[in-house]
Amino acid sequence: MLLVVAAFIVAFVLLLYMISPLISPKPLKLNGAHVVVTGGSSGIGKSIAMECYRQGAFITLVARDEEKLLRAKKDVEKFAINDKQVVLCVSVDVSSDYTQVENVIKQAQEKLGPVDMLVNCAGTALAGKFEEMEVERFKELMELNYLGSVYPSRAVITTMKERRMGRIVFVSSQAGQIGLFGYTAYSPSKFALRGLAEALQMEMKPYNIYVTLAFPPDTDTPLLAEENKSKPLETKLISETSGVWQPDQVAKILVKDAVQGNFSSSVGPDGYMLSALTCGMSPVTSITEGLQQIVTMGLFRTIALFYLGSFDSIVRRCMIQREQSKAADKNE
Ligand SMILES: NC(=O)C1=CN([C@@H]2O[C@H](COP(=O)(O)OP(=O)(O)OC[C@H]3O[C@@H](n4cnc5c(N)ncnc54)[C@H](OP(=O)(O)O)[C@@H]3O)[C@@H](O)[C@H]2O)C=CC1
Ligand SMILES: CCCCCCCCCCCCCCCC(=O)[C@@H](N)CO
Repeated sequence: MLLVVAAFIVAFVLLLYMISPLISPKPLKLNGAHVVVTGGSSGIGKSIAMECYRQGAFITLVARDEEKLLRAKKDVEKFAINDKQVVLCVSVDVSSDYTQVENVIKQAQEKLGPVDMLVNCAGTALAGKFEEMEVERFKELMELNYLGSVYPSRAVITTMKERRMGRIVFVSSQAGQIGLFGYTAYSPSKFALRGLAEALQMEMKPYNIYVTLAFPPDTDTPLLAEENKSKPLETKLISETSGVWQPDQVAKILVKDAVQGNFSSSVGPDGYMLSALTCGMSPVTSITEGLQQIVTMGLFRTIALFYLGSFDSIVRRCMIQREQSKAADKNE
């Protein structure tokens, strides 16, 4: 008898342990909320600002170029749903000096109230072969993509903790889930965000602050156009696997996930598989998500082996082609 009771207690405690991380957070109300978007003057960031504005938020756009900021402000304002809404522009480099970042966030909070949601979207990409990439670039990408997300987050977190509410979004990339040919400098700067997001989420959960880590695929923005000018053929062919998406599609999904407090945010079927496969020890935010990961992991790993095989064969084919054209050039 005693044994049965003990077994029940143990089973109950185990169940509690399994269920407790699965309790979904309460959604954030965007109507009237203050959303800060770094990198909000272009591409994905601008679409995120538009999407939040469309849902009634007050927006602070953060980027360096003031003219671009003003143009983006006009574009965002088209999506107003009431006449109280405001778009504020702040020009600052998010990656160079923490005190500067802290000051502009303070100013934004004085004007539009405490930050309810911070979206760290300022970032850049560079593709190229490891040995051809200037060593300085490794540092630059780490500074902008990683430290440029640490600084704004650090500047908003104290107030969020005091208010016991908030959302912090990090915009990583599918190239932050898998290391790809041509992204030896870029991928690590996006992988770093995952470590930050996981550690920060564990610290912030008791304060009702939820972290979202977004993994967009190739998205049709000025950055992608710029990157494509010098992208190795291998990188282009491999990235094509998950297609090119529109910034407003990516923004809609990201904002929905952030509002719900989901830890991971992915786009498209490849994005979904990649996130389930690489979930590791990252937090779960719903029972369905946890169950899906458990059930699909083996299957997705099997599919992944085929993908990896095809990526290897792309790399091999490109190498052979290059050598052949080099040999042909010599013979001429
Ligand atoms: N496009 C894509 O295919 C994908 C993009 N991503 C990621 O999404 C994010 C946005 O990309 P995307 O919209 O394409 O890029 P864009 O180049 O279109 O926009 C980048 C934004 O960041 C701002 N920014 C750049 N550097 C700084 C800085 N030092 N300080 C403050 N703001 C800065 C830019 O303004 P300004 O230059 O005036 O400062 C601009 O507003 C990046 O982090 C990127 O890595 C992820 C996956 C795919
Ligand atoms: C079950 C396993 C499924 C595996 C699917 C694998 C798909 C890999 C595609 C990688 C695409 C990388 C896009 C990078 C975008 C980016 O960050 C830059 N464009 C920034 O400008």
